[in-house]
Amino acid sequence: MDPQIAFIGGGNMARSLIGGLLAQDFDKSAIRVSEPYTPTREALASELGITVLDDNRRVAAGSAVWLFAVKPQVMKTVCAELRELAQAERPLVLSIAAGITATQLDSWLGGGLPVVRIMPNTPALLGAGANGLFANARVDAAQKALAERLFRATGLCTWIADEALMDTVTALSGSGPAYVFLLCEAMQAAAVKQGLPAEAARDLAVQTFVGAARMLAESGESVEVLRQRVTSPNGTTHAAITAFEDGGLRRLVQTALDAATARGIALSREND
Ligand SMILES: NC(=O)C1=CN([C@@H]2O[C@H](COP(=O)(O)OP(=O)(O)OC[C@H]3O[C@@H](n4cnc5c(N)ncnc54)[C@H](O)[C@@H]3O)[C@@H](O)[C@H]2O)C=CC1
Ligand SMILES: O=C(O)[C@@H]1CCC=N1
Repeated sequence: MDPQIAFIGGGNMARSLIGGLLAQDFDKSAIRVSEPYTPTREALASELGITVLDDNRRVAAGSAVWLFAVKPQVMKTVCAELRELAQAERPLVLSIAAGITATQLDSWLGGGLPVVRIMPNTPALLGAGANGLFANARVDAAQKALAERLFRATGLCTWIADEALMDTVTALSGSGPAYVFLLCEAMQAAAVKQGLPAEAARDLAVQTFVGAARMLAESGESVEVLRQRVTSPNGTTHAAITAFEDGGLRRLVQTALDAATARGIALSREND
């Protein structure tokens, strides 16, 4: 039998995670969601056929697993509302909020609880997600296995031993899809500027990302070797790669990931 899971917050990521669970034949009646925004609540209930209420306490009560999928900015208030119930029921606490630490969650919920912090990403919607997971010392082997089972329904799971690195995971794979979309956007725009029709630019750019990603995942070759194979001596790719390198792409990527990591740390401080 599947454990009862309470989703606190039914926004984009909760929807992707629930979609993944349902695709794996997880029992619908074991999932309940608390969501205050009426259109989101009604859409979730009608499209996924699950119970969605506007009451965090009612949804959480009696659930073995509480999965917090609200924004970091509201997490402390939401935890305060559930503190008494958390101490009475001692659920397994899961959170996908960027920046908010397991120690913060545990203390806001009254202390002494098993907490798993997970950083998913939006490809979870297609079962192609990447999840970094960190467990605090209260989480036992069975709870770890349960957390992993739930998130495996949405994609790959990697355990992170040092919680400080969860902000790096957020900067890499949590935010990462947006970097890929940005590069795709910029490549399309450049091709259109050279005269390619927008539809052809989109089709060719998108398939280039799909094909390249499949090669990364399936070829067994390193990313460097795959890049070198495209790059003929003194050819067109060499000209473009030289422009990227001379323009400081690697330095820029480091700066971008450093900024995302710093923002994760700041989210923790600002919302304490
Ligand atoms: N969007 C992304 O790519 C990723 C987001 N995350 C994290 O996931 C969390 C949720 O993000 P999204 O789903 O993108 O945001 P979202 O805004 O789509 O979802 C949050 C939901 O929480 C609901 N909510 C607001 N106040 C509430 C309350 N007091 N009680 C219960 N529910 C409440 C909102 O109505 C909304 O539907 C965030 O903490 C974010 O850091 C993590 C990884 C990736
Ligand atoms: O931008 C954010 O803060 C969230 C966390 C990772 C992806 N989206």
